[in-house]
This record gives sequence, structure tokens and C-alpha cells, in this order.
Amino acid sequence: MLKQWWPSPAKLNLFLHINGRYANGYHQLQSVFQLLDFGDELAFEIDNSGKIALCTPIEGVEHDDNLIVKAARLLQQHIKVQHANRDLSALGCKIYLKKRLPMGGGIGGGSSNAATTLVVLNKLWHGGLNPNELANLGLQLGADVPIFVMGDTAFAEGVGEKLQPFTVVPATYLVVFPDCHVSTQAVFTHVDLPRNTAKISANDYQFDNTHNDCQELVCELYPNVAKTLHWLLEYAPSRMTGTGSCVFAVFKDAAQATKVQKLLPEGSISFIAAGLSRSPLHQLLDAQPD
Ligand SMILES: C[C@](O)(CO)[C@H](O)COP(=O)(O)OP(=O)(O)OC[C@H]1O[C@@H](n2ccc(N)nc2=O)[C@H](O)[C@@H]1O
Ligand SMILES: Nc1ncnc2c1ncn2[C@@H]1O[C@H](COP(=O)(O)OP(=O)(O)OP(=O)(O)O)[C@@H](O)[C@H]1O
Repeated sequence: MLKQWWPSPAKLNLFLHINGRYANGYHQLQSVFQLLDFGDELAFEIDNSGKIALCTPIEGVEHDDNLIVKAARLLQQHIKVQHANRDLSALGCKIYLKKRLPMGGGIGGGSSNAATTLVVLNKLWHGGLNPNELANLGLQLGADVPIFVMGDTAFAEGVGEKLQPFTVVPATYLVVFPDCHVSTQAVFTHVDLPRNTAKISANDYQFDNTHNDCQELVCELYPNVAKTLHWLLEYAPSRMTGTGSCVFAVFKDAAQATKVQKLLPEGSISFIAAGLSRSPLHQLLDAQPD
């Protein structure tokens, strides 16, 4: 039988303000998470083995460290506890991944993979968790997981888990990967990271009156990020996403984005994506009710 492939989209942080730091070291931030129509895909074959197996390993990531496997195990455990009266010892699954998103690029690939795993396995295993419960479970895996579980482009606060659906002017993005992997943890623990940007109200958001507090530091640490950003700024409003390394340029339509993509230096890694208000995963789920 043909596999059902489920989308695992990328996100951009259209801006990222750091407003402070919590006692546990995590940062209090404000951001707009823009979901994109480009990403990885995952397929799931449930079985009664009780085992979770990712059949398409990612080079450099141990099987048990993969966020997909971690998400499946976390949900498996949670369902077992919630449904103690059902014999769920045999909940198992084989998982397949088509990886397209560069890792360590600030576009949320790992978090999105974890979220798609939680959402789809909850459906296939008849876990019965509601979106808020799934998002809370996902938060244990990473601050970026809840946005992908909820599935709406959103204005985010807290560590990134307090979300309100947010309307952004439709745009097409040219996203360039400067061929370096930035460690989110290294950026957030850096002594030079600014952490005192004043809070804004969601209603006041505009691309031009916001910024990314990580950008200057990452540009200093990774000259390739700075080079890519300066190149893109010649053509369109551009910014780094998350803690990097990807940089995006904002265009009105795909034709303009394609024109600039063609001018990129040879060997550049890039993709063009439209901003979506609803995740492609959730659009597919909405079209396929139980
Ligand atoms: C910067 C963003 O990419 C914006 O979308 C995210 O907030 C990062 O989300 P993520 O990669 O899912 O983050 P996690 O895996 O939870 O955390 C990675 C590391 O980033 C730091 N971290 C993350 C989120 C946050 N609000 N404050 C932090 O200080 C923590 O030191 C942690 O060790
Ligand atoms: N399924 C997965 N896909 C990608 N990375 C994974 C996965 N599972 C674990 N990882 C680990 O997570 C690290 C960060 O990868 P990811 O692609 O999520 O980065 P990112 O886009 O910078 O994330 P974020 O924007 O959430 O900070 C990788 O370097 C890898 O070691």
C-alpha cells in the first residue's frame, strides 16, 4: 500500500525580541512564528510491536536522540498512563522521514518533526489528547514544538509557548542557508546576547519596527551569516530567523523571489516558500476527519 506522507513544515521567526530571562535560564521572548508551505514529510506505520523504529536515520543524529523517536516515546508513555485500563503495552510504530530542511538553521526542522509525530500518532493510536495537551507534551521536547502542534501562524510570548493566532500580510520568502549550523544553546548562553528589549503589543507589530536580538551576535560569530544577510539586503527587506543560521528575504510574490534566487552565488543552498496562516499538516487533517 502507498504510504501516507504527512507534512512537517518549516517556520520563520519574522522577528525575535528577548525581553528577559527566567530563573531556569530560558529566555522570555516575543516573536511572530510564520508557518511555510515548505518542509519535511513523515510517514507512520503503526503495529503491535510495542517498539518505535525510525527507519530513515539522519546522519549525525543517534536513533534514540532523534526528536521524532523522543516524541513517539513520550506520547506512547503518556497514553499508557492515561488509559491504564486498556492494554496498550503493544503500541508500536515504524516511521519514515523525507528530510529537506537544513538542520541548525533556525527554521525549526527538528521541532516540526516532533510535532507532526505527536499529532499524527495521537490520531493513529487513538490517544485522545486535545491540542493543548499535545502542545504541553511537546514543550517538554523543545520551546518551538507547541507552535507546530497548534498549527496557526502566531504571535508568541513566554519561551515561545504562549501563542495567539496572528494575521500576517501575505508574502513569499526566499530562505538562504549560509552552510553553517548554529547551536541555539550557544547563542542563548552567550554573554553578549541582548536580553532587555521592551515588550511590544501584538497590534503594533510591523516588520520594520522589529528586529532579531540574536542577529548581531550570530553575524559576529558566523561571518557567512553576515555575508548572506548583507547580500540579500541589497534586494529586499531581510532578516535572520531564530538563532540562525538561515536568513530570509521578504517578497510580494514568487516571481520576484525567483529572480533574486537566480542571482545567488553558485552553490548557495536556498528555497522559496509562501507564508501560510494554517499549517499544511492541519489543512490535511482538517480535510480528513476521523
Ligand atoms: C529561538 C527559537 O528558535 C525561536 O523560535 C526557539 O525559541 C528555540 O526553540 P527550540 O530549539 O525548540 O529550543 P529548546 O530545544 O527548547 O532549547 C534549546 C536551548 O535554547 C535555549 N532557549 C530556548 C528557548 C527560549 N525561549 N529560551 C532559551 O534560553 C535553552 O538554553 C535551551 O538549552
Ligand atoms: N528530526 C530531527 N530533525 C532535525 N534535527 C534533529 C532531529 N532530531 C534531533 N535533531 C537535533 O536537533 C538539532 C537542531 O536541529 P533543527 O533542525 O531543529 O534546528 P533549528 O532549525 O535551528 O531549530 P530551532 O529553530 O527550533 O532552534 C540538530 O542539529 C540535531 O542534532
